[in-house]
Amino acid sequence: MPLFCANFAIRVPHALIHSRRSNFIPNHVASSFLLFLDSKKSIGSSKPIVSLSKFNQTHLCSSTMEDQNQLVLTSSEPEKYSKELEVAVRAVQMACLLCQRVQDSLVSQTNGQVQSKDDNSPVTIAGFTQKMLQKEMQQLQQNPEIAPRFSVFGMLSSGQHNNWSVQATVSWILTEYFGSENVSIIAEEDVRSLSKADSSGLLEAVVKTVNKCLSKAPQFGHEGPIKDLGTSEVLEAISRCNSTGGPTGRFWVLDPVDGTLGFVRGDQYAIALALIEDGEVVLGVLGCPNYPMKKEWLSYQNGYRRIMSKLTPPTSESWEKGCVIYARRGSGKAWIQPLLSGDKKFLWPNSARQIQVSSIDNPAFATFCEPVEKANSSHSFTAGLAHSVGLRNQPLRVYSMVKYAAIARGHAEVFMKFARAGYKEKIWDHAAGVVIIQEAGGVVTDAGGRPLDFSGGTYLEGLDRGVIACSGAKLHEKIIRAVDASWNSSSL
Ligand SMILES: Nc1ncnc2c1ncn2[C@@H]1O[C@H](COP(=O)(O)OS(=O)(=O)O)[C@@H](OP(=O)(O)O)[C@H]1O
Ligand SMILES: [Mg+2]
Repeated sequence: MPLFCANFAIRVPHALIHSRRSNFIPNHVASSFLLFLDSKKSIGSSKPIVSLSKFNQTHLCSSTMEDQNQLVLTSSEPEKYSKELEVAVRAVQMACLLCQRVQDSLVSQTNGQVQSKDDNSPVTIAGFTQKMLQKEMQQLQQNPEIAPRFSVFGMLSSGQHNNWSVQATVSWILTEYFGSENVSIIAEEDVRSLSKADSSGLLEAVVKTVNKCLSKAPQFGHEGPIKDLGTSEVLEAISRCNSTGGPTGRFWVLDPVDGTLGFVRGDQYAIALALIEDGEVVLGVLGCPNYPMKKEWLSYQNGYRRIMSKLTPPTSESWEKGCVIYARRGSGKAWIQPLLSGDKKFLWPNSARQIQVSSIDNPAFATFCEPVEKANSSHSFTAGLAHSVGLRNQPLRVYSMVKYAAIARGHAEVFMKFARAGYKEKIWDHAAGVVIIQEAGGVVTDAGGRPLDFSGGTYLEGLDRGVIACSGAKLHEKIIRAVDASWNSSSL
């Protein structure tokens, strides 16, 4: 008898499996009772492989017949949100693939050069600031057909095209799996400008990218659309992300590409998906397609990192670059898995291994992360804090929620962010990262030591001064005290 089901376990007849496959048993009923135990993997391990999803219906049948794996009916509930987590991870894996393709073509096309339309002088991508990007993105969103001032051989529209494509893909997958009546999503991208009649060129490109990505769905264990999605279906998938969040109910939070500047620069960015229930983040998934295989490379610029990775052959093909990190609230565990490579098939949990925050609690050996752009967080204030608590290492400046990933993986100990007065942090820029760090053993609060509040709609309402994430309570306490001591004399 499987170790997992100590109470009572009954072998499920093949007929039942076939009923589920033919949808005679409603998904939610079958999901509550069917546990598929891969006996080879689960015996001797405390974590049985629990596979409940529509993704695995085919796999479930074939494994049953070919491998004689044990299938059991059990009275115990499956772990809460395990189905949602699995679907979310698969969706983020697919989104990573999509982004990698777009970024690769973007980087090879631009070759690091941005052409300024004002005077035709070349601007390097590295010289293209967050402010310029936001201004140009805004213009592009308002009217995608007007060529932006900085023509980057499509750099900006590629960034925007990519954001919309990821949002459409993830929204389509979640809705397909859970049903539109059960899926509510709050996400960064607005569909209005894309649906304007005059943006048909961009819309066509988005539809093409989404279909290309969804055609790979079977590789990820999911049934893709029977035929390619049309423009109206893609627009619908994007516009469905119209939740406003709030204190009650369940909604997904999606940042299709966090760190768009990093993305267009060929550098770090993240795809962030979280599920919030009654104001609490219950699961988080972070796709980090460019997370380097060596942690030291996180601090290198992308061009250098690319050269290094070409010169250093990877030890394992599948762990070469990029990862998906995820956690479920209350599990006390956070996981990392490699991105799917080549034609491999995604089999949950895809070689996932557990990660933990760093055990370093002496500031002298700790590293702190912060935004690359000083417009996003005061570098001078954090430098003062670092000095006063004795953090001696150079700050690790990395785009996007990859900073949260770095703490959860134990590659850095502290993340500090102090935005200018008046800036309101958005929930999609933090939700997934917060739960992952907490489950990996870390602490995340505002600068007043209070938990971040995800119940107030789009923004982290009531955030006290800034965000502080640490690998442990000792470092956290020191930083909170240092903020209090220096806040009044700061210009923030
Ligand atoms: N203070 C402030 N002002 C304006 N915009 C801000 C600020 N802080 C964060 N952001 C938005 O958050 C995303 C990236 O932020 P990061 O904190 O990772 O900064 S950085 O990319 O490392 O510089 C990025 O959003 P997206 O890339 O659109 O997801 C930024 O637009
Ligand atoms: Mg963001």
